[in-house]
Amino acid sequence: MPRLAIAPEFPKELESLAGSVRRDVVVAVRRFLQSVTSAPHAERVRGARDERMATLRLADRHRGVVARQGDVYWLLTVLPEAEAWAYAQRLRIGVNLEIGVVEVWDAEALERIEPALRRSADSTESRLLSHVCDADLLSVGIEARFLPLVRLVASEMALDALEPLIPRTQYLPLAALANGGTLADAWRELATCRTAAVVPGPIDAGDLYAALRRSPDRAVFAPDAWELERILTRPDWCTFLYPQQHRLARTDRYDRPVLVIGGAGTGKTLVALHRAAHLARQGGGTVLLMSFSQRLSGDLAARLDTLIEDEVARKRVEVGNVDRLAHRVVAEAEGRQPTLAGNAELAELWREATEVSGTTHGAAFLLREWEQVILAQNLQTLDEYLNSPRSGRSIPLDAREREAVWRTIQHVVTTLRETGRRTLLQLAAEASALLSRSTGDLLDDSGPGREPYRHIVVDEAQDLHPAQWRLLRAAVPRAPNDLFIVGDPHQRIFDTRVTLSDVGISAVPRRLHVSYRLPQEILTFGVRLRGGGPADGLVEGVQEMYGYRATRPGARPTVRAYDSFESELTGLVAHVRSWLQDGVEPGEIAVAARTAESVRDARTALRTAGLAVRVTTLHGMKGLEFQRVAVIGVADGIVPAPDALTPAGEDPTARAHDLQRERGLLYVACTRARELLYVSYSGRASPFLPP
Ligand SMILES: Nc1ncnc2c1ncn2[C@@H]1O[C@H](COP(=O)(O)OP(=O)(O)OP(=O)(O)O)[C@@H](O)[C@H]1O
Repeated sequence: MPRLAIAPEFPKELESLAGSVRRDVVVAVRRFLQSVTSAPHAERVRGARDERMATLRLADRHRGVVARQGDVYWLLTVLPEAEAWAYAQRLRIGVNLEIGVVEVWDAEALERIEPALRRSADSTESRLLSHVCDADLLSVGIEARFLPLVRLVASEMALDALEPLIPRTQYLPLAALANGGTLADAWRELATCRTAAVVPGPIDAGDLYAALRRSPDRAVFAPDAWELERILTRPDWCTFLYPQQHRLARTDRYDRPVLVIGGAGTGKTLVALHRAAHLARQGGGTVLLMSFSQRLSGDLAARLDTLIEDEVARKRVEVGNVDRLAHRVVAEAEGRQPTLAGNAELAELWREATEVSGTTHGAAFLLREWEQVILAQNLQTLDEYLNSPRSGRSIPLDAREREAVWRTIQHVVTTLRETGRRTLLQLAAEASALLSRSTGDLLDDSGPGREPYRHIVVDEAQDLHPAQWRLLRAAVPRAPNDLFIVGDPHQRIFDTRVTLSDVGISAVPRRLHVSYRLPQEILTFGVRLRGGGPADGLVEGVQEMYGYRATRPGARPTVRAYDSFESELTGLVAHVRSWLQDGVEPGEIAVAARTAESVRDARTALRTAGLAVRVTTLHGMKGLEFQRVAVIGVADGIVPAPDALTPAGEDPTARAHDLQRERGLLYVACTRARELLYVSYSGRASPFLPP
């Protein structure tokens, strides 16, 4: 029986074939895998640049292109006959000698570009990589056969021209060296393509099987017909992981919590899903996979159902959100459902409290003080409050003022307690207190209030409050693989700033740099809009967007100005209609606006025009993804929303944080678009829009 690996292009090409051809191809591949009589056999390719290339006749006038070595077959794609032969002739495959992954490149295209490189090299003495000797190039995995070509590279432009033609594992270290980086920098770039250690032992350039197993983004083995069916029919994200994603998700043991930070579309959610699945398959105990809201955790649960087909393993993962967890812990301990205080009720309480205590500070100030100083540090007494830092708060309070503020806040807390109501953050604080009290070993699952999670995986971590982090810390025992956290401080849309080490989670940071969702143009637009600058939270200090990049070019975002909101809506309707006429599915289009009124108006305008697409607030876009996105009403006076900003004179730090949060919100909405982004405004543009 052959050992058959499938490349990610194969299921994609398969999907584009006509139904009857597709069926024949699947049957033929299955026959090939099972080596039954009448199974297709590998046919040599005359004129091939790599003698390991072959084709398989898979259907009428369609052939699969395979690379083979002994009984190992790597099925690269399926194409109409003539194209398949030509494609097979062009390719070469190799094994990266430093990290052992498989490399494939279009040798014919390289032959074609060589004269042009030579001509441009002849016109100058300088060479981009003349400062690096051959031995050093080899030491960062550059193939000996590429050296003559590398020596012809005279400019950055020439290197850019090579980028799509040589394997990424060759390009990345070369680009690092060309940019003045050291060998260590080049090696670091190469190491981003290394996967979790699936094949022990030294690298053997002649061992295609081992190289394919080290390349989960390029090849997945189908040991039997059932697995083959899964590879051919499931979404690609279930099967093929990029090297960094693979390493993060599939490492068997982390001794400390892990924090994965990455920009929009770098695959954080995907890594969280695969991590949860990996832990579930290991079978060490219950996994809690969490996202920020009920809606997002609903999405995660649905995707997990697709990812984990083994019912026993699937049952080991519970999908939830932190509020639900808090609710359950408190409900179990108290024997009844806790009652939450409503927003209107709370606003009234704060108003009443300020009147009673006579403090000069307004309700918004007091609420922030409660949530960001008192609940954030879990302060229980006036004494603790008097002696605690108030980081992030720019208005100083002397001891007398602190006492007054404490009294006012206690008025609210006491009233809530007396009426048996709580806020969500209070609930989280109480739940973590309950768990901490009753824990010893949470795996010993008897006893009230205990959460027997063995692993917790957290998505959208940037918006969790310290009280919620404490709850998560208390809900899982300190043991290897306890907490796996993914987030992006630049996408924070709520007012929480946590350094994980301050809440007892000393996490090892890891980074994802490549956005697989965004084309370069939308990514650049987003980075400029977000300010590109640092964001704090999750880790100590600040996070830069440095090194965040895309893998493909695309269309530049359209920014349109209108005279009035009515004409803006007319423009929106025209745009959405043209997208639908382009053949985009309605579910792949989203429209977002900052205010509920604009959302309502846009919804009405689109509905009246008979266009059924999703319309939501900027907040509602969190964690989602669409082919095309329209963000409307991005005007001065609307984004940032004036009523979401602390008045300038009241608290400058709070205002700066509000502005950053509003920027983050717009950034989140704009980075949901996989293909096209359309932004509009009427009147003056929002100050956040790049000039
Ligand atoms: N291994 C992969 N296979 C297929 N598609 C991938 C892979 N990794 C990333 N992608 C693409 O990138 C998109 C973004 O992935 P994901 O939603 O996990 O990113 P994210 O970092 O959580 O994004 P955000 O923070 O912006 O919500 C996916 O929907 C998919 O289109």
